[in-house]
Amino acid sequence: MEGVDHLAHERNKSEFDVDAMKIVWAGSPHAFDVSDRISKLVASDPGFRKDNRSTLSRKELFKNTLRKAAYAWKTIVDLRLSEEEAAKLRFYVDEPAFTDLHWGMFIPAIKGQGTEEQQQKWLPLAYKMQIIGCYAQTELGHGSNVQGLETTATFDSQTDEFIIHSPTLTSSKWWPGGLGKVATHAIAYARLIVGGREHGVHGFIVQLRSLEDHSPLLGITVGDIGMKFGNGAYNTMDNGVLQFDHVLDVYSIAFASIAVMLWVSQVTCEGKYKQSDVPRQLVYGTMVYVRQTIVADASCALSRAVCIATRYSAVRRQFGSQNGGPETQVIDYKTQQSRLFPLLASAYAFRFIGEWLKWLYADVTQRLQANDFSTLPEAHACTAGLKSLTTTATADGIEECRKLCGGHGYLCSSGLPELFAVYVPACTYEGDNTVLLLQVARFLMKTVSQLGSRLSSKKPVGTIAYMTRVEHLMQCRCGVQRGFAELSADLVEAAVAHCQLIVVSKFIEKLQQEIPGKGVKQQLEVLCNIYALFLLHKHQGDFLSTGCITPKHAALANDELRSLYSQVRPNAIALVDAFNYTDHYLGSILGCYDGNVYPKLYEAAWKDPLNESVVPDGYHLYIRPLLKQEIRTARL
Ligand SMILES: CC/C=C\C/C=C\C/C=C\C/C=C\C=C\C(=O)SCCNC(=O)CCNC(=O)[C@H](O)C(C)(C)COP(=O)(O)OP(=O)(O)OC[C@H]1O[C@@H](n2cnc3c(N)ncnc32)[C@H](O)[C@@H]1OP(=O)(O)O
Ligand SMILES: Cc1cc2nc3c(=O)[nH]c(=O)nc-3n(C[C@H](O)[C@H](O)[C@H](O)COP(=O)(O)OP(=O)(O)OC[C@H]3O[C@@H](n4cnc5c(N)ncnc54)[C@H](O)[C@@H]3O)c2cc1C
Repeated sequence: MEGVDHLAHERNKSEFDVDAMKIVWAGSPHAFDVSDRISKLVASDPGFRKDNRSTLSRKELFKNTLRKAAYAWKTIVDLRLSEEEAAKLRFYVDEPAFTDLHWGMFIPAIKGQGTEEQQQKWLPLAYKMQIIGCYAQTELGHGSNVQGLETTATFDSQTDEFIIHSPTLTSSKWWPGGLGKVATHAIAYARLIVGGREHGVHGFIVQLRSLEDHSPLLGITVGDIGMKFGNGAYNTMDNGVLQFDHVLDVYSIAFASIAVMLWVSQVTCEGKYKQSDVPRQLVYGTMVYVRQTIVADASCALSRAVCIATRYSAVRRQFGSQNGGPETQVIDYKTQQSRLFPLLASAYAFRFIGEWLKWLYADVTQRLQANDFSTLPEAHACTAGLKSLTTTATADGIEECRKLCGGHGYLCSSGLPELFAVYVPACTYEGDNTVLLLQVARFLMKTVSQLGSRLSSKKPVGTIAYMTRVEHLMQCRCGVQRGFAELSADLVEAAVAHCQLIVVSKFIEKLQQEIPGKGVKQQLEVLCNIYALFLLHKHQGDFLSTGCITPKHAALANDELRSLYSQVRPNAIALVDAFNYTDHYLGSILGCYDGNVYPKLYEAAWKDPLNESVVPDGYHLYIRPLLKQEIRTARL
C-alpha cells in the first residue's frame, strides 16, 4: 500500500543516530544541507525525469540529454546556485553528458595548467558556458601510452601560430567525452615541434566548431564514435573522433605553466622553446586531479548499489516458513550477509579514503606552488592506485549487488543494470587500472630500493599485518634478479596490497577523530573491522605466508567476521538510509525507501511499450502463419 513504510520494522532496530551518520557520510553539516536540498530539488522536478531512458533510441536519448543539460544550466542560473550547488545538481541529475567533461576536465585543466593570461582569457567564457570544452588526449592508436601520442603541434615562427595536425589514422583523437557533437573547444594533447625539434606532449586549446552555427571549422573533422556498452547508459555521452588537417589554430596556446607560473615552458615569438627543470609529468596534472575525484565517485556508485541490494534483501522473503508463518528475509541468510556486508563496509571505506585523497591532492597542489615536488611521486602513486582499487571493487560490487537481488536485479527497473553499464568504464578511463597499478609497483620498487624493506612509515597498529604483507610481497619479488616486466603481474598484486593497506589505515585514522552521534562511531568501527577482516580472509594466503598470522588467527578472523555481520544486521537498513539518497536518484523499484516493491514492479511492467497492445506487432505477419501451419514445415 502506498504511504506505508514496509521497512519500518527494520528502521526501528537501528542502534545508532541515523541523522548523525548522514552528516558523517556527507562530510559536514553544510555538505549534508547542500546535498539534501539539491537532491530533493532534482527529484521533485519532472524536467529531470530519467525512468524512460531505456526505451529511447540513441538520437532521442542524446537529444533528451541535451535538453536536460540545458534545463540544468537554466535552473542553476535562475536559482543563482553556487558552484558547489551546481556540481551537486549535475551529480543528482545522474546522466553522463558533455557537461561532465566541460566542468570535470576542461575547466580543471585550464585552472591547473594554464597561465594567468590563459585563465583570464578562457575561464570566464567556460564558466558562462559561452564555450563548451572537452579533454582530447586519447587517440585511436594510443590511450595508455601518452608519450606515444601522434598528433603534432608545429610552431610557425613566421605567423606566430601553431599548426595542429593528425598525421596518421591512428593519431585521430578517439574517445573524448563531449567531443562528438557538442564541444566547441578542446584541450588537445599533441607533440610540440619547434624549429624542427620535438619537445614532447603538451596541451593546446583548440577551437573545433563555429560559435555562430556550430559547424566544424576549416580542417576539423569531428563526429561520434558510435554506440557503447549497454542500452541507455553511457550512450547519453557523445564520445567523439577528431582529425586535424593542418589546422592553423589561431587560438591555440601551448600550455605554459603549472599552477601559478611554477613551470614555464614557453615558445617565444622568435620560436625558441624554454622549459625550466620541473617534472615533465606535471603535464599529466589534470589526470591526477580527476583520478582523486573518481575515488569519491566510487563510494557514491557502490553505496547506491548497496542501498538497493540491502533494502531489497530486507524485503525479499524466500523459504523458511514455519507453520504457515512468513518466509525468511534473505538478508538473514549468512551467505547473503557474507556477500553484502563487506560491500556496505567498502562503501564507507571508500568514502573516507576519498576524503583523505582530496586532502592529499590539495596538499600536493599547494606544495607545487611553492616549487616543492617532494610528495609528487606519492601523490601520483596514491591517486593512481586508489583509483584502480576502488573502481575495480565498485564495478565488481555493483554486479554482486545485481546478483544479490536475484531475477528482479536483472530488470532495468531495479536500477542495477544501468548503474553497472554506466560505471564499468571507470576501470578504464582516466587510466586503465592495470597500467595504473604498474605505476604504483614502480613507486614501491623505487621506495624499497631507497628505504630498504621498511616500506611504510608510521601506520596505525591495527595495520601491522597489512604492512608486513606488502613488505613480504615486495621482498619476494624484489629479491629475485628478474626484470620489472617479468615480475609485473606479481608486482601488481603487491601494488593492490599496498593500496588496501592505505584504505584500512585511513579508515582506522578516521575513527580516531571526534565522531558525534549516539552509536555512530561504534557502527563505523564494526564496518572498519569488517572491511579489514574480509580482505584478510580473502587474501589469507598472503597473510599466512608472511608468518604474521597463523592458521588459527585466520580461523578466529573468520569467526569474528560472522559475529560482526550479526552486529551489522539490525543496523543495515539504517546504515544505507544514511546515504540519504532519494528514490529518484536511486532509480530503483527494488531500492525504494518504503520497500513497497511488488506493487511497483507489477505497475512498472505494464508501462513497457511492448504492452501498449495485447497482441504484439508482428503477430499477423509471423506468428499466426506459424500457428496456422500456413508455412510449409519441414518433414518432422
Ligand atoms: C561521468 C563523469 C563524471 C564527472 C567527473 C569528470 C570526469 C570523470 C572522469 C572520467 C570519465 C570521463 C572522461 C575520461 C577521461 C579520460 O580518460 S582522459 C585520458 C586518461 N588517460 C590516461 O589516464 C592515460 C594513462 N597513462 C598515463 O598516465 C601515462 O602514460 C603513464 C602510464 C603514467 C606513463 O607515463 P610516462 O610514460 O610519461 O611516464 P613513465 O615513464 O611511466 O614514468 C616516468 C616518471 O614519471 C612519473 N609519473 C608518471 N605519471 C605521473 C603523474 N601523473 N604525476 C607525477 N609523476 C608521474 C613516474 O612515476 C616516473 O617516475 P620515476 O619512477 O621517479 O621516474
Ligand atoms: C567511457 C570512456 C570515456 C573516455 N573519455 C575520455 C576523454 O574524455 N578524454 C580522453 O582523452 N580519453 C577518454 N577515454 C579514453 C581512456 O582514457 C583510455 O581508453 C584509457 O586511458 C585506456 O587506454 P587504451 O584505451 O589505450 O587502453 P590500452 O592501454 O590499449 O589497454 C588494453 C590492454 O593493454 C594493457 N596494457 C597496456 N599497456 C600495458 C603495459 N605497459 N603493461 C601491461 N599491460 C598493458 C591494459 O592493461 C589493457 O588490458 C575514455 C574511455 C572510455 C571507455
